[in-house]
Amino acid sequence: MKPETNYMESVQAIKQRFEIIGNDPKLNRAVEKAIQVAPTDISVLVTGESGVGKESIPKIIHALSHRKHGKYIAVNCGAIPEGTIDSELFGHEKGSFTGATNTREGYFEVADGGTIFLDEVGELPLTTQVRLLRVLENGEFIKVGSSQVQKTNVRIVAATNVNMFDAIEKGKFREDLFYRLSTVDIMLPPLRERKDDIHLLFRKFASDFAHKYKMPSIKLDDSAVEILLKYRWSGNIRQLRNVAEQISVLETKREISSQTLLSYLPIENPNLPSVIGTKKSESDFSNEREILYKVLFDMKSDLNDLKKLTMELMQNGSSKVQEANKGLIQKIYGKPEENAIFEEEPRVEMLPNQNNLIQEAFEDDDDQNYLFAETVDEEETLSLEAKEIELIKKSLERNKGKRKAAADELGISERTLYRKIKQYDL
Ligand SMILES: Nc1ncnc2c1ncn2[C@@H]1O[C@H](COP(=O)(O)OP(=O)(O)OP(=O)(O)O)[C@@H](O)[C@H]1O
Repeated sequence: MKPETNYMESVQAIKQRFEIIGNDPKLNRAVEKAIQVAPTDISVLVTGESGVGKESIPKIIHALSHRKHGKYIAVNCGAIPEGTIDSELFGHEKGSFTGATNTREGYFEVADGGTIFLDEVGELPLTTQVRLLRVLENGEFIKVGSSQVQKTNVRIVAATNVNMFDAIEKGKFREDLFYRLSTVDIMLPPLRERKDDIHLLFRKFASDFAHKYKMPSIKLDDSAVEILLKYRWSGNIRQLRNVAEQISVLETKREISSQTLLSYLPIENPNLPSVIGTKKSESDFSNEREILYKVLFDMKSDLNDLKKLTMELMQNGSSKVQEANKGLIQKIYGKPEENAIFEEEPRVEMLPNQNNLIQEAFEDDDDQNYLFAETVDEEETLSLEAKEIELIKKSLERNKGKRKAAADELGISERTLYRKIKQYDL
């Protein structure tokens, strides 16, 4: 048997063992590299956008290494507050700061003989980077508040979804540490570059959720599959999984049309029709897709109108505003006799993932061009921010302050949630 056949066999077996779905050549290469470096103690840096599945790589490396009986600790560097990260990683002495009532072992002490996965390593403060460099160079560290040097034998696998060269350029990350961490670089491609895997992953998630929620599996019709493949998936596999779960739970019909799928995909480009308009002659969009974009644009503009109306209602009291906005109310809600305005939720309210409203985009036919939402007027940005803050607050409340659970519920990474908490001072 040829050696490459052997490799492919082990790649397939490892993917099965770690429940990694997909057959993209770049994904296979990443898994293959993980298998190759596992028996060594080489430091590995896993790179790729948020949600591409970076967490599987350090697990593979640990499980196939001589450290497999030692501890494996995954640390999300972006989710730990700057003030406590040194203590978490390296431990502290009793009385070294207010609240340090006992001596505590840090992860580097606990994981002696094992592997530490440093996720979002680019988020480490510079002072922590100095300590980490020392561990990498000679296995030495000092607890916070101590002067005693301790030794540890830990393999480090790090991951990042930020461009480390930018971080180095901006003085946020030490160049020497970067090179120590990235002896081998394992890159995971974004989902939109794994076209053949998108539907496969969706089907797997649909079947998992059907099993979990004890209902028949959802199935996309052809037009929905087309949308699935065209979408940009900025949140990658995490976002795809989230969408599959929401549709599985919320839709009563099991055959999913493109319209239904689209209602679960964040659309937030106020300029969408004009961009599409300019691309129309170059692209091979079918009539159906153009109609769908039109529907989406109409929904978006209805949403904007609704926001304005709601704002006025809140500011001026309802009867005056209803009178003054008869036309608009009719446009959004239909004729008065056809419905009861305030009895029914407007359809746009049902759009999921409103927290991601600004950044998502659809992929254009040209692989390199995506239709980004770059210009959003200030009023809209502010109201989106308010919505985002409200969603985050509610989710944190619901999950009793547990960030991981809240991040999962919101369909964002813990690190992103942590950033937003900091950004909005929540
Ligand atoms: N190939 C895959 N097959 C099945 N599920 C996958 C695959 N890749 C990722 N997932 C799932 O997608 C989700 C996100 O993966 P993961 O947390 O590893 O992403 P990440 O790249 O580490 O993201 P972040 O940078 O935000 O931490 C997880 O639920 C994971 O199980």
